[in-house]
Amino acid sequence: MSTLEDYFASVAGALPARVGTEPTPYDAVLLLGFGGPEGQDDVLPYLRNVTGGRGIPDERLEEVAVHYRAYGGVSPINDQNRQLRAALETELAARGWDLPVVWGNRNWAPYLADTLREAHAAGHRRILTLVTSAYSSYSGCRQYREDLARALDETGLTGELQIDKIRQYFDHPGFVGPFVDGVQGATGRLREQVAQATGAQASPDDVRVLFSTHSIPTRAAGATGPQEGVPWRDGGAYEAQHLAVAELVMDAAGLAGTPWELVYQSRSGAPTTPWLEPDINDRITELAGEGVRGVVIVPLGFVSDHMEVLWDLDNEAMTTATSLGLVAERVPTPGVDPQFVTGLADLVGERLEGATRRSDTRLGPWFDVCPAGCCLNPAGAVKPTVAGADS
Ligand SMILES: CC1=C(CCC(=O)O)c2cc3nc(cc4[nH]c(cc5[nH]c(cc1n2)c(C)c5CCC(=O)O)c(CCC(=O)O)c4C)C(CCC(=O)O)=C3C
Ligand SMILES: [Fe+2]
Repeated sequence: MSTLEDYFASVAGALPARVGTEPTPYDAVLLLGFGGPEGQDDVLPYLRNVTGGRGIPDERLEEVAVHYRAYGGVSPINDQNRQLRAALETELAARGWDLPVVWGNRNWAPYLADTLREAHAAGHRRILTLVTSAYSSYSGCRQYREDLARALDETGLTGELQIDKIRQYFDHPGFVGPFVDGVQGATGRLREQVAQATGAQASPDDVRVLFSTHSIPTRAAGATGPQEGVPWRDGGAYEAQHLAVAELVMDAAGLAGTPWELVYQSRSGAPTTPWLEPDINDRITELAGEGVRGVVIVPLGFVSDHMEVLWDLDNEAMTTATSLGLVAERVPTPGVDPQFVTGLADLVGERLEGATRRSDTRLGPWFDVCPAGCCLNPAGAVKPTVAGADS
C-alpha cells in the first residue's frame, strides 16, 4: 500500500459514521454562489463585501481590483451560475421532479436574503441548497452555512423555511469526470508536443500534472473536517480531499505512472501568516529547473472558470510556464459539463428519494449534516449556522 492509501485508510477509520438523511419532499433547490462584479462600478463595492468588516484599505483592494478591471469589471462567475441554474433545472424537470432552481449569492446580487424572500413569497418552504464549492473549508462550507442562518434571521424567515444543504461533493463521479477527461486529453497533447520538439518519444517524467486549488491559511486548513480523534495531516480534510481526488483522477485517466502534485494558488493576506504551499508559480519554476518539459494545470479546487482560474492560472501560471520554455495547458473546470449537471441531479436525488450516495474515494460520501465543530474559522467568532449537528 502506498503511504497515501495508508493515510486515507487511517482517516476514514476515524471519521464519524457518514450516514445519510431521511428522504425529504423538498419544493425548491437553491444554488448558492460566491457572486462577482458585473461592471467597473461594481468592483470596489464587491471587494468590500468579500472582505467585509475587516477594514482592508481601498488601496489594497485596488490591487485585486486590477484582475477584474482587466476584464471590464466583469467576473464570469455570475453568468456561469446562471447557466448552471438553468441546466440543473432542466435536468431535474426531465427526471419528473417539480423542483424550481433559484439562485442567490454571498457577495453580490442576487443576494441570498432577497432570493430567500422571493422563494418564500412564491410558496416554497423546504429548500435544498447546493453550494458551488466541492471541498470542506470555512470559505467553501461553514461560511455558506453561516450566510444561510444570517439570511434567515435578516428576512425573519427562521422557522418558516426549512433549509438543508447538499454534502460536499469533491469525490462524486459527476464532479470528477470532467477533470478525468481534461487531464487525459491535455497530458496526451503535451507529450506529443514534447516529442515533436525533442524528436524522441516523451518519457512519463517529461510532463508533470499539477492539481491546483485555493490556498488557505494553514491554521484554517487544520480546522477543516471533523476534528475529534481524526489523524489529519496539517492540511486537514481540505488537503486530504484534494489528494484523494487527484489520485483518483490520475487512475481514472489511465495515468497512474505519471508524476503529479498538489499545489496552491491565489494566496492573499499578510506574508507573515502561513498559508498552504507550494505556490503553483514557485513549483513550476523549480520543475523547469529540474528538466520537466511540460505542465498540465488542473483547477481541481474550482467548479467553474471564474476569475481565480482566469487570472491566477490562465494569466499568471501559464505565463510562468511558457516564459520558462515549458509547454502547458489548463484543463477546464466542470462548469456545465453534462456529467457534472447529471451528478448534481443525482445529489438532489439522494436527499429527495434516498438514491444511492455515490462517492469514489475512501473519504466519502461526505456528511449530509456537517459534524459539530467542523471547518471553524480559527480567526473569527463562532456564528449561527444551518445544516450542521451544532446548528
Ligand atoms: C477556499 C476558497 C475558495 C474555493 C471555494 C469556493 O469556491 O467558495 C474561494 C473561491 C473564490 N474566491 C473568490 C474571490 C475572492 N476571494 C478572496 C479572498 C479569499 N478567498 C479564500 C478562500 C477561497 N476562495 C480566502 C481564505 C481568502 C482570504 C480571506 C478572505 O478574504 O475571506 C477575495 C478577496 C481579495 C483577496 O484577498 O484576494 C476575493 C475577491 C471567488 C470569486 C471569483 C470571481 O469573482 O470570479 C471565488 C469563487
Ligand atoms: Fe476566495
